[in-house]
Amino acid sequence: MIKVSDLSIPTLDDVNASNKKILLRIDINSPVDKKTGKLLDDSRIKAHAYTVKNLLERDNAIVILSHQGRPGDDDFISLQQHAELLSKHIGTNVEFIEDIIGPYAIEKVKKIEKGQIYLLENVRLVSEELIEAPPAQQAKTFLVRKLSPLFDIYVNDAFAAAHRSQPSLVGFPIVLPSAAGKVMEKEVSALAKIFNPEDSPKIFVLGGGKVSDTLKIIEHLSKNRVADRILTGGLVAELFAAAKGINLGKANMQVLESKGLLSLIPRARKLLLSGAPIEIPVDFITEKQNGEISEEPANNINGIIKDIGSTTIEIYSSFIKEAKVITMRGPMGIIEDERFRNGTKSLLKSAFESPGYVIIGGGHMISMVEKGIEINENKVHISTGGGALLLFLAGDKLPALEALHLSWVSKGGKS
Ligand SMILES: Nc1ncnc2c1ncn2[C@@H]1O[C@H](COP(=O)(O)OP(=O)(O)O)[C@@H](O)[C@H]1O
Ligand SMILES: O=C(OP(=O)(O)O)[C@H](O)COP(=O)(O)O
Repeated sequence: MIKVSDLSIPTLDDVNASNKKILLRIDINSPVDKKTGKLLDDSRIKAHAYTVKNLLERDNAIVILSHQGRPGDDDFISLQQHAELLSKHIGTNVEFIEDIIGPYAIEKVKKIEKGQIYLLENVRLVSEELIEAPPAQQAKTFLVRKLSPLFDIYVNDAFAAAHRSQPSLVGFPIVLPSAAGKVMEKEVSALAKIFNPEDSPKIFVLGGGKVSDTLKIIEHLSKNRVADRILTGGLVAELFAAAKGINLGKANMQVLESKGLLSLIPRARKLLLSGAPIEIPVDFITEKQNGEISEEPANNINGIIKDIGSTTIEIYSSFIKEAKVITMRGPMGIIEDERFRNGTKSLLKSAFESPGYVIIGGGHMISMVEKGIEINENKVHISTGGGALLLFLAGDKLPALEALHLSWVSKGGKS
């Protein structure tokens, strides 16, 4: 059992997850090369392999659910590659089932035997999965009603998606005995322990492209007075620069407009005017139409912004070196292109060299932690979560954790 504020979260030992038919929700949503469609990183796949191996050792039959990307985005692809990588990291075959709630998947699941592992297709192909709603409502979806009768136990290991109140994350605990998987257990236990409200200054380095999510997170961090300073990068920085009235140039404003982000400017401006401790870059690395790459000051931008500049790196690094806790999520630049990784790499280096405790989160961000780099576990926590990590640290109750608590209490467990 894990206690998180007033929630009691059951673990595998609390539901006797042995010799059963297990439905396992993991989050192996990974960075994808936009040109080739190939996975760029398998950190999350490797992390969840540990939970699958643990369930295998308990003589279970395991059917895995996960998502990849969002419909309409370049990284919304099949989970076929993920099955191959899971097989590699687990050391046994994970059979990819190119179906989710159709007759083929149902028949295969009915026949599964202990020791066998299936990975169903990208769960976001089921339209219901894109709708967020309370657990009781999600329990009535086709996804939950079609799959739940086939299983004994539901295990939620998807910490990185725990902030989504979607059917595959909050619906099953209403109808099945449920528990947190090993990744979920480790993340929640570790973060609850290391994130001491007294530790200060706490610095958040927030970049990436999920601007709407990150704006909500910054509103929560600011309201709960969790962050002493918020250093922005990526598209998040561009939103706040525009909100501050900086002229980013027509091309960059068109980028923000094409992603539907201009409507967020008033909320960003309100945060700035409220005195939220938000820093924006003073210079950027840009690329012009003719392919010329240059470093430009924020008040004289001519190219398309691709990364943060050297003066910003210097200033941000000085703040990082003074911090007691540094939390980093979302890259500073378009890291799929190796020419625009310097900002992210430089700030990661500053964080690892600083005396503070470092928490790294987000699928793209953890892919930037150099493979083989010596991580001092006493001062670095590599989280599988990004948005989920930040909302948890901001003091939010994550819907997936609340659903597990509900499942435990409703089946007579002591809260
Ligand atoms: N200046 C920028 N302009 C456009 N996209 C950016 C920029 N900086 C970063 N990105 C994009 O942000 C994406 C990662 O964002 P996000 O998913 O929020 O990070 P994480 O997976 O670490 O949580 C990457 O695909 C990257 O190309
Ligand atoms: O990658 C994820 O979040 P992250 O980008 O905050 O790390 C999770 O898989 C959630 O994905 P979503 O933000 O498309 O729901």
